[in-house]
Amino acid sequence: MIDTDRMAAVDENAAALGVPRKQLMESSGNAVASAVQDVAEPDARVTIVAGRGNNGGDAFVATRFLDTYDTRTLLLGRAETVTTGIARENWAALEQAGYEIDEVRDSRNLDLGNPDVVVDAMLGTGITGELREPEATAARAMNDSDATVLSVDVPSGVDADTGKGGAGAVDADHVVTFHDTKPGLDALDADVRVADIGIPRAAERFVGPGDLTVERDPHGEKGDAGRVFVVGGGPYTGAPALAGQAALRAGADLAFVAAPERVFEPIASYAEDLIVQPYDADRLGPDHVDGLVETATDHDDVVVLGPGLGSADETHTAVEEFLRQFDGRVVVDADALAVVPEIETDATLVCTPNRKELAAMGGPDVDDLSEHVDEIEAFAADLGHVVLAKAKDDVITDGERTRISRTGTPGMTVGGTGDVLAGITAALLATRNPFEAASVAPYVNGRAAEQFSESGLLASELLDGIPHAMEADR
Ligand SMILES: NC(=O)C1=CN([C@@H]2O[C@H](COP(=O)(O)OP(=O)(O)OC[C@H]3O[C@@H](n4cnc5c(N)ncnc54)[C@H](O)[C@@H]3O)[C@@H](O)[C@H]2O)[C@H](O)CC1
Ligand SMILES: [K+]
Repeated sequence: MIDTDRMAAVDENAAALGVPRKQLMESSGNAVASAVQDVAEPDARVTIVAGRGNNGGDAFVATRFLDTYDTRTLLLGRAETVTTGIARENWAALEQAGYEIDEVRDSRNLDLGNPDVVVDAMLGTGITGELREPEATAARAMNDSDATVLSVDVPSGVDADTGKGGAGAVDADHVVTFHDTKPGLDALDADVRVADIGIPRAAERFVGPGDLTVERDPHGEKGDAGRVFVVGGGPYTGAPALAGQAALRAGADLAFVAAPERVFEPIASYAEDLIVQPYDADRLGPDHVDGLVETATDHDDVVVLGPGLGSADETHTAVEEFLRQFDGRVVVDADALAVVPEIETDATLVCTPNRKELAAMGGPDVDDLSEHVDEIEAFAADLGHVVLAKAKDDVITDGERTRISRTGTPGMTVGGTGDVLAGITAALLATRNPFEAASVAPYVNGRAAEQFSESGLLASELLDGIPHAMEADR
């Protein structure tokens, strides 16, 4: 099962791996033709009704594979209004090769003929709202005809994610969908087949540019992109400052750092963009927890728990207490990680251990994490939280799904890059689900590093690289 956002991401990842969409369209069209061949007698009349997007493009390709039938292909609209280059190219190929094709410029002139099979390639995943004209008239004609109706990807008018369709949606007998089935096809009273269109497994497995493109709400009010609240510092000062700044660079609206009074000055002096809130102590202890939980809860903050906290007993106890009380979203890093296997929490956690921390938590103790994904996945399933295990190839898993992020440079072994990652993860967690946030963050962090020379990389340099690294088509 795959939803349309993820499908679009995987499609873009495939293109980045060298398998562009036009190639996938060739496979889709071929699969459509095979599905037609399965339901059509050798002398059947086939009418293909194509829309102006890539759903129509799939059908233009299919036309070339249906030479032996009595096939007509109708385009709803003028060829100049076809919305994508690849669909237009496939239409032009039909024109040049002399296929029987027609542009339907006015829905009143639509005539399906008397076909045995109608291919519905009007609209796929690009639909918004109810069918408009001329598609609405064409859908009515298909539903009224005696022909077998075969829909491409999804019956036109039906939302592939929800299965909802307006009254005028196409009532398909058969659906041929691509790569994986879609949530909205489940409840349909149609025969659904899934066609493999040659998307490499790597396009799903490895985080790629397509994963960056999940849209942030463009109308978001200040605050919608999230407040990140870093609970860190004590023995160390740089770590929480890096995490907070990274969160800002990755799109958080505000970043707060709660830190012991003793280290307030240095942390506040690192960056004027950070808001630092001191508590009266040398290090985090149980007394501070109620106040921190209250702040984070009141503001629906995404918390980063761990950077620079140190491993004092009272701090360990405070982290336990924090996770017991808090029920929001938390990125758990560094010394705070050791607490996670010991406690029950209602919070949503993304845990970001390096190799050593993973082993200390009870996960596999291995050098190359990407060779041990099954063990890490099983560990995450046991833990009940998303794990982002950091290494040359980062492994991200929620216990059921696993992805690998391969970006980065050898220079990233320098101190502080993990703190930057924790901040990026928190910012992304404000607008994405935990598994997506944990998958995209190391990809961005690694891409940020790739903009600098490997030798002598500083974690603070990564901060400057983050915004550019988050652009899909840089
Ligand atoms: N990896 C993949 O996802 C692949 C998908 N393929 C096929 O491509 C379509 C999706 O194509 P897209 O161009 O994004 O959208 P559509 O063809 O569905 O439609 C866009 C088109 O429709 C107009 N429109 C939108 N809503 C309405 C409406 N309610 N009424 C009328 N017209 C509407 C809009 O303006 C656009 O012009 C996918 O389903 C697959 O079939 C690839 O071929 C293979 C890879
Ligand atoms: K369709």
